[in-house]
Amino acid sequence: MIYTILEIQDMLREKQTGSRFVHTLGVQYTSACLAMRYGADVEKAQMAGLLHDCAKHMKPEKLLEKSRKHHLEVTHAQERNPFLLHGRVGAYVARTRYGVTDPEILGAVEWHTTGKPDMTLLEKIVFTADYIEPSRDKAPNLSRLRQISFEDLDQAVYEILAQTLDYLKKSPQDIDETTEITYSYYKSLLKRREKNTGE
Ligand SMILES: Nc1ncnc2c1ncn2[C@@H]1O[C@H](COP(=O)(O)OP(=O)(O)O)[C@@H](O)[C@H]1O
Repeated sequence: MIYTILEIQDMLREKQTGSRFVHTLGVQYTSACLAMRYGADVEKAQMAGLLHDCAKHMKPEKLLEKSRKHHLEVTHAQERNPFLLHGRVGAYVARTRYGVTDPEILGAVEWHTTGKPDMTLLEKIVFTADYIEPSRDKAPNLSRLRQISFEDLDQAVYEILAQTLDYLKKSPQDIDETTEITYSYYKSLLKRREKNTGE
């Protein structure tokens, strides 16, 4: 790692508005707590949580331009709704600007918005922390979801995906299908698990 967590915090403070920066720190610390609970690397979780929105301040045109320039994949949904690219461009910026080479951290930054099937532990941690961190207050059943996140991470991931898709129902044209695919994946995973353990 070229920079320490404190140094990256200072760099991001310059780029992000007050509430965005509070959210960033919330995701950093919540990722650390989940890492402690599930036995992931706490330092990596903090770094991934801290950097998850490092490209969020970029305008849609800039996200598209950077993606094209650096040959990052752009799906149809992302072309229609370039905000969805902030994870992928974020992973690129984390590598080139903030000197992160660890693929686990980069993956957690890349997939934090849509999730993806069969996420790594760190990816699930940042995906969940983004939704439950202390300054979030819009999602329904947040206190229950926060509790579940510390009891059963796959269940939490599934419920977050379900709530996100339900919220996006009103503007279906904006949905990135990766979230739908991920939702189906975790739904079957939980069903299989239930069958095997009789839970
Ligand atoms: N598959 C999707 N398609 C379109 N929008 C999505 C999708 N998944 C999440 N969103 C929207 O993205 C927003 C959250 O963005 P996210 O990257 O998770 O958080 P942040 O960048 O603020 O930390 C929410 O408004 C949510 O509705």
